[in-house]
Amino acid sequence: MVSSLWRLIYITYILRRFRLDTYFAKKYNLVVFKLIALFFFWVPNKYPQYSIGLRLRLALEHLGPLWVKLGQLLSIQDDFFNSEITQELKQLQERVQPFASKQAQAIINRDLNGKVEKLLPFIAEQPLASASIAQVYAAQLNYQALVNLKEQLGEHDNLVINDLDDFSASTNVEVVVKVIRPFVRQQIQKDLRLLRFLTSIINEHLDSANRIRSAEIVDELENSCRVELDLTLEAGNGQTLRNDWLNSHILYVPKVFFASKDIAVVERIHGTSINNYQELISKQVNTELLAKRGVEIFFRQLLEYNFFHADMHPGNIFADITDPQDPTYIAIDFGIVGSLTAIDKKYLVENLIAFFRRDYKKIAELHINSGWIRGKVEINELERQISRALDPLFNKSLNDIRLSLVLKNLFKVGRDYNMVVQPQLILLQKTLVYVEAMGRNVYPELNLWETAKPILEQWFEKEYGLKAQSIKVAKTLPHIFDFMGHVPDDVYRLFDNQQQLLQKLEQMTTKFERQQAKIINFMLFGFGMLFIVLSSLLYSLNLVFLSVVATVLSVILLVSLIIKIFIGAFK
Ligand SMILES: Nc1ncnc2c1ncn2[C@@H]1O[C@H](COP(=O)(O)OP(=O)(O)OP(=O)(O)O)[C@@H](O)[C@H]1O
Repeated sequence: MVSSLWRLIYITYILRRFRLDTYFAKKYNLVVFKLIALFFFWVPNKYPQYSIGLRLRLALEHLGPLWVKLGQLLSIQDDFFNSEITQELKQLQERVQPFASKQAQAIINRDLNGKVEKLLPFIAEQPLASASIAQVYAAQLNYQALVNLKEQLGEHDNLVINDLDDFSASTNVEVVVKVIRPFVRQQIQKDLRLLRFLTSIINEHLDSANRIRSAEIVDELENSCRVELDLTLEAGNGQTLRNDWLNSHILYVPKVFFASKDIAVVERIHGTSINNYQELISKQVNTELLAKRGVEIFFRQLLEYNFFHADMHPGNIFADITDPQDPTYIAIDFGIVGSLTAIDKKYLVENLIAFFRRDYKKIAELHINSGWIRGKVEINELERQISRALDPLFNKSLNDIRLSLVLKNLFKVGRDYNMVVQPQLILLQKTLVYVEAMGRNVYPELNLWETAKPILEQWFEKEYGLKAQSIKVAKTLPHIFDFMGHVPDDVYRLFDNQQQLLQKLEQMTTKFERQQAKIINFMLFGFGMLFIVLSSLLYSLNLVFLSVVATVLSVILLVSLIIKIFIGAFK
C-alpha cells in the first residue's frame, strides 16, 4: 500500500517534470491535473523546447516497461492523440539498465534445481541484450543432457521441455537464455492497478463524449503482459509456430528447448536485423523478394495455419541473407500470438477482396447479411458510410495503400453501427501495421495490393469457391445418403413412439377423470349428509323454513349423486 502510494507520487511527479499535466489539463479540463501543478510547483520546466510528443515519449520511457507498452499500444490507435504525438510514440524504446548477471545466475540456478552445469555448461557473463521484461544471455546447451532430463521430467515439474523430435544434435548447441527481470512481475502488476485507478478517475470526471476507452486498453495491456511474464506460455507458442513452418524455406522459427516461468532456453539465431537497411543494401540483398516474402508469411500464418506472430516489431524479426538473392526470415519472441475464428477469417478476406474491387455495396451487404450489423440498417446508407471511410485510401498511389488502415476504417464504421469487433481481429489489424511498415522499410516500392490480392483470392477460392463447395457437397453426400437410408426406420420409430405416447396420455387422462369423478361423488355425498344434519338442527331450533330448505338441498345433492353413479355405470 505504502509502496503503491510512493509509486503514484512518482508517476505524478514525472507527469509534472515533463509538463504533461499542463497538456492534459488543457485537453480534458480536469481539476486533478491543475492540482498536480499546484502540488509540484517546485519542479523546474527543463524541456520547454521539446514537443509534447517527445515529452510524452520520454516520460513513458522513464516510468518503465508497462508505460512503454502503453505508449506503443496508443501509438497505433488514432483516437487518442494527434498524428504528431503518435509518430513520436512509435519511436518508444525501452531504456532499461541491465540487471546484475549474478541475479540472473541465481534465477537460472533456482529454476534448474542444481542441473545448470550439466544442462548449460557455458553461460556468458555479460548479457547479449537487455529488454524491459527480460535479459538475454548467450549460452551452450548440452543437448544429450536435455534428452535425458526429458525422460525423467517428473522431478522437474516447474520446467516445460518441448518435444525434441524436430531437433537433433550430437554436440553442444548454441542457445540464448532469456531471464525475466527480478521483480518486474510485481512492478507491472502494481503499475497496472495504478493505471486502472488513474484512468478510472479521469473517466469519472469526463463527460460521456470525451470518455476514453480506458478499461479496454488496460485489459489489453494486462493480457499481453500476462503472457510475456510467463515464459512457459511463450515456449508453447514458439513450438506451435515452429511446427507450422518446419518445412518452409522462407521462415525459420528457432527451437525453444525448455522454459520455466522465469527462464527460457532458445536456439540462438544469427541474422540481420530487419531494421538494418544499410546492411541489406550493401550486401545487395533482393529486398523486393524479401518484402514480398514478409507479406506472404503474414497471410500464410493467418490463412493456412491460423496462428500468427502478433509482436512483429522490427526487434523481433531478422533476415537470413546468406544468399542475398534468396533472403529469408527468422522470427523470435513468441509472447504475443493470435488466431481467428473461421467466421472472422471469412469476414476479413471477403471484405478485403471486395475492397480491392472497390465494391462497397458488397461490403455493406456482407455486413448486413452475415449479421455482423444487427437491427434496421439502410443498405444504401451503410454503403455510403463505407465508401466515405475507404474511398480516400484509393486516392493514394497503389504503393501507399495500407491494408491496416482499410481494416481500421472498416472497424470504425462497424462500431458506429454497434458491430462488435473481436479482439483477435484488432490484434491482427495492429500486427498488419507492423508488417506493412516493415515491408515498406525494406522495399519502399512494395505494392501490397499486388502481393496480397492473389493470396487472398486463392485462399477464398480454395475455401469457398465453386470447386471447394462441390468437394464439400461431395464429401457430405455419403452422410446424406446414410441419413436418408435411416429415415424410414426413424420415421417409423417416431410414429411408434408417438403412438405409445398417445396411449400413455390416454391412460393418464382416464385415471385423472376417474379421480375427478370420485372427488365429485365424495363432495356430493359429503354436502348431502351435511345438509341433512343441518336440517334436523334447524328443525330442533324451530327454524322450520330454513330446515325445509336444507332438506331440499340435501335431497338435490343426494339425488344428483345417485343419477351420476347410475349414468357412470352405463358409460
Ligand atoms: N534466439 C535468439 N538468438 C539470438 N538473439 C536473441 C534470441 N532471442 C532474443 N535475442 C536477442 O535478445 C533481444 C531481446 O529478446 P526478446 O525480444 O525475446 O526479449 P523481450 O524481453 O521479449 O523483448 P521485447 O518484448 O522488448 O521484444 C532480441 O532483440 C535479440 O537481440
